[in-house]
Amino acid sequence: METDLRLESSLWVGNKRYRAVLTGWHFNWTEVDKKKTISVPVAEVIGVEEGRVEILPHKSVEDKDKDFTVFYVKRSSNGGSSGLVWKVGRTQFSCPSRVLRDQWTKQLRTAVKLHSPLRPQRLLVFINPFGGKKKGRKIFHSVVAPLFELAGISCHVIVTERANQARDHLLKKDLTGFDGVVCVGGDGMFSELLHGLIGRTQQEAGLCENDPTVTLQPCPLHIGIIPAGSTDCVCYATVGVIDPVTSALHIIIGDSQPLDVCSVHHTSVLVRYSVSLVGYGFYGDVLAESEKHRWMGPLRYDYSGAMVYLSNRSYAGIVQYLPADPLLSSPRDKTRCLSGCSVCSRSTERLFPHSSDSGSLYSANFSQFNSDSEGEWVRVEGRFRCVSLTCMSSSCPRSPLGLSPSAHLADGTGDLILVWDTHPLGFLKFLHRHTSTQDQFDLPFVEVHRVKAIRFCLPAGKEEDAYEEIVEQSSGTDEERGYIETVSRSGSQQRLAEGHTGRDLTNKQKTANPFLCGLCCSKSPSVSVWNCDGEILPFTEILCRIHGQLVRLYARGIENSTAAHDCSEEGDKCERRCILHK
Ligand SMILES: CCCCCCCCCCCCC/C=C/[C@@H](O)[C@H](COP(=O)(O)O)NC(=O)CCCCCCCCCCCCCCC
Ligand SMILES: Nc1ncnc2c1ncn2[C@@H]1O[C@H](COP(=O)(O)OP(=O)(O)O)[C@@H](O)[C@H]1O
Ligand SMILES: [Ca+2]
Repeated sequence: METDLRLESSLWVGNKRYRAVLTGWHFNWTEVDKKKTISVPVAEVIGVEEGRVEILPHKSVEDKDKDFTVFYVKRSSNGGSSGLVWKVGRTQFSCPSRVLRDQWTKQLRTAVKLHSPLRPQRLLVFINPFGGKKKGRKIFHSVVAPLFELAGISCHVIVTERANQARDHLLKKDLTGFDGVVCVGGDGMFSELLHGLIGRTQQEAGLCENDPTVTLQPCPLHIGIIPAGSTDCVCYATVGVIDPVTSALHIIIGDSQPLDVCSVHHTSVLVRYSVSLVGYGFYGDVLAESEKHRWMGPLRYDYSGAMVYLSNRSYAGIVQYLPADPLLSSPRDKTRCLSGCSVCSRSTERLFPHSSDSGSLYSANFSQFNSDSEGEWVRVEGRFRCVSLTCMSSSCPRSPLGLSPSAHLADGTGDLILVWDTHPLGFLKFLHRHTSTQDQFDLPFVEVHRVKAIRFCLPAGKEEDAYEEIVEQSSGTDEERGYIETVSRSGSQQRLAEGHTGRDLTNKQKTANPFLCGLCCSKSPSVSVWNCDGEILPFTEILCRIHGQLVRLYARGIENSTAAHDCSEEGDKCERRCILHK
């Protein structure tokens, strides 16, 4: 196959003569009598067009029938982010004959198809016009759509008119013909796609999402994220930069990054899924406070963070966790999960053992949860500043290495971070270390554990106190008190069936919920709320379980200059198992 695709000839770029070679894996061109070669992996070719073509407007500016233009991924300096920014490179070639030109375009297109089989042809795109700085529509139409057009991708675009529209669409509407789903927005929009796709896949597989011991079916459709939100943590942690062009190019070339997902259950009901943060205490309070200041845009988190920090709270709780196998990796091993991560690759083989193609999505039919190799549940009780669980590093522009810098995107585990009650300056030190390379776990009041599952509950007696507190502090009407009773005591099933979680609360309901007006209460509350990827959960007692590689994104993990080596090896010879050769 490789030899069939090989093509070599002289080509001109401008008035200089080049020797061009297509080897199957790479397209290289070297100026005659000079040493410097430009080498583009075929998998990173965006498009090949006859003539001399511009990106915008996407049309041939001169009808030269011996010319062709190649568009490809070009890496540029990262402006301080952890990953690399991708831009569109373009080179116009002239051939000695039209026959040779047709041969080049045909061979290049065939090679591209062969070496990047996951490239989408048709995408379903949801734009949240209100996310982040409200630029979603503009970003899509002016930056992303022209690139998709260049790559021959057709899109069905839906600008959302309400929260949960994207989730409901994915749960109910016909999705035939789509290769992937894209959101233009923030972590909340990504979360809608996540819930829609996971829910739809389990429905079709006849699996019960409420049962935390069930092995869920991985989703067949890939998810693309065009960042246009406030935190953009999922994009930053899987791509390494917040840049719509970079993300669009990862979608175009059909990159594939599996991602662990955490299911959160209350009693015997699924509450939500999370990929970044399930956090009680500080992060829960920051989210609850920030909902009141949505008008501030992304700054609301910094303002609310400062307010909540100054309110100096800690909360009693019981945490139980099921440790992951310590021989595989550790949250303190100072490694980073980068593109082509070997810990994640080994996990793919462990999670999908019957698959000949280690990346197959359809063979996860053994239970990781009930396996006895993981050991026993561990129980701790005390007062915490915060309890956080994250399936990945959760890096974002605010914290470039994230909540847990050595966490892995796709190893089937999460990191549990326990911050015990401490003096305010100690806690500030902990928070501040998130903004630098200093180790936030190297503090006497902080613990971190790599886990498969966790449980959280209030200490005996507090449960009843919490309930009393909710009703007592509520200044609402009987109807509002009824709502609180429903969410805090018995009605989880019914509420969840109706799709009620934090962001769905009406203003009236929010006023009735003392968690959400915590800062205006004189008495410091004894319970916090859970922040689940930016959604407030109306339950304190939860069970979380990590599902290894449940979804796949159009991404490849964070590339740094070494991970993105200029691979000149072919097939199995590539020692670093770069993305081309996995
Ligand atoms: C002193 C500086 C401290 C900086 C601490 C930074 C910690 C950052 C951790 C970020 C974790 C991100 C997890 C992702 C969560 C998102 O899913 C979720 C939803 O995002 P969306 O609105 O885009 O849809 N975002 C969030 O829940 C936001 C959490 C952000 C917390 C930021 C806290 C800032 C704290 C500032 C403290 C300042 C103390 C000042 C003392 C005088
Ligand atoms: N048209 C809409 N009107 C109101 N809310 C919406 C709409 N579309 C999506 N949402 C909701 O807005 C929330 C925030 O969206 P997101 O794109 O994450 O922005 P941000 O990062 O600024 O929070 C999400 O939870 C999503 O469900
Ligand atoms: Ca993980």
